[in-house]
Amino acid sequence: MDLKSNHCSPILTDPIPISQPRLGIHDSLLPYSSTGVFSQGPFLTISWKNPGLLDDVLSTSWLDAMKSSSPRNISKYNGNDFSSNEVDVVYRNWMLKYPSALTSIEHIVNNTKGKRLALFLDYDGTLSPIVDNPDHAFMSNAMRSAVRNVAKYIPTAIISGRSREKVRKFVGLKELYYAGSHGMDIMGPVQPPADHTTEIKEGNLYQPASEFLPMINEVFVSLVETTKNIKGAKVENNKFCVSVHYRNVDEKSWKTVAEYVQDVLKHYPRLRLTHGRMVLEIRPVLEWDKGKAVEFLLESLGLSNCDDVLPIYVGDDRTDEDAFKFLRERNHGYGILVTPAPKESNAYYSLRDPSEVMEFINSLVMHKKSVP
Ligand SMILES: O=P(O)(O)OC[C@H]1O[C@H](O[C@H]2O[C@H](CO)[C@@H](O)[C@H](O)[C@H]2O)[C@H](O)[C@@H](O)[C@@H]1O
Repeated sequence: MDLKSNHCSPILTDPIPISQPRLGIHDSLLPYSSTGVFSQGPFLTISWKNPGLLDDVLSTSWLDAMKSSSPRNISKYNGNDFSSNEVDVVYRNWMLKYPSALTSIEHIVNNTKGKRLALFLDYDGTLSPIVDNPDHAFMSNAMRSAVRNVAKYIPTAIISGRSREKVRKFVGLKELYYAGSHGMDIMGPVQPPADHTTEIKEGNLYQPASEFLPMINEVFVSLVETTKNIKGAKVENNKFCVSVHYRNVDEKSWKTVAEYVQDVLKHYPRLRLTHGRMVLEIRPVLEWDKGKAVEFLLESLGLSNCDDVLPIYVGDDRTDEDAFKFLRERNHGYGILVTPAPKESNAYYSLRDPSEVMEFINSLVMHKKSVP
């Protein structure tokens, strides 16, 4: 499988117009200038991220990006401010474009007729609620049992920004496939099991960014050191990427966090910066993301045929947009955005929060039970 030649565009687009100001960003923080391509493993050709494109953090003001990444800002949409009474109206209007996956369940399952489903789930903000301490982002037992149930009927994978080991520990289910580090660490199947009721044997490990491991570790150590005096800052080692959390940092010090990250990154032109929910994420400049991980897993599971497979991807964050985009560009399956606030997305449907995600998963199970 040569991902470059597939239907999925190799170019990561930036939702923020490039004409927006880039405040004081050192040139060396721009994506790596090599146009080189390297191959790894029997299937994949991976290219470096296109040097002409900018990451979201680099293409807008640091502080604006940091502020807008907060789900607390639910009163802002398309640059307008809304009172809390108006928020609900705005959300309901927004749902005309991104209907609820719950109220659309009939439509979704009708489209699955004669097709096999594949389910991809993000972790933080999708299966577990967003909490202040990333080490305490536990999913509920009810959610765990919903996910366990659905995996009996539908091949199910977790695709997370966290390290694969960590997210697997949080989820605690052997019946699933796991991709960590935004898809850069995938445990693919040895052979897809005949049914999905059995424990999945640890299969082929796919780590397209393995050569970056020492560099990521260096950056992790360096950022732990430089941010240690910023109250509330937390640096998380996600194996092939590093997360710098500022959720618990006083807003007055957000700029300092951004500057420290920028200072460290100046020394690593082969790393790039993206932005999650109150987190700055440092990762290799590879053209590899959650969309590519979905494609890889569909291929390894023997589910890449668009005619008889319907993938569903549920996620809440900007990094999940890569997966939504992959599905939309292939006109294949559905992206479902989890958000309590209106935002533009490549998803087709929406859900408000993890409790609605659980309801949706349970509805899929009910459907599978009634129509085997
Ligand atoms: O791809 P995901 O599974 O959604 O992981 C993305 C990041 O999630 C975690 O951070 C986010 O959730 C935390 C716990 O609720 C929250 O405190 C933080 O503000 C959020 O950004 C995780 O800690 C990161 O490493 C992941 O990259």
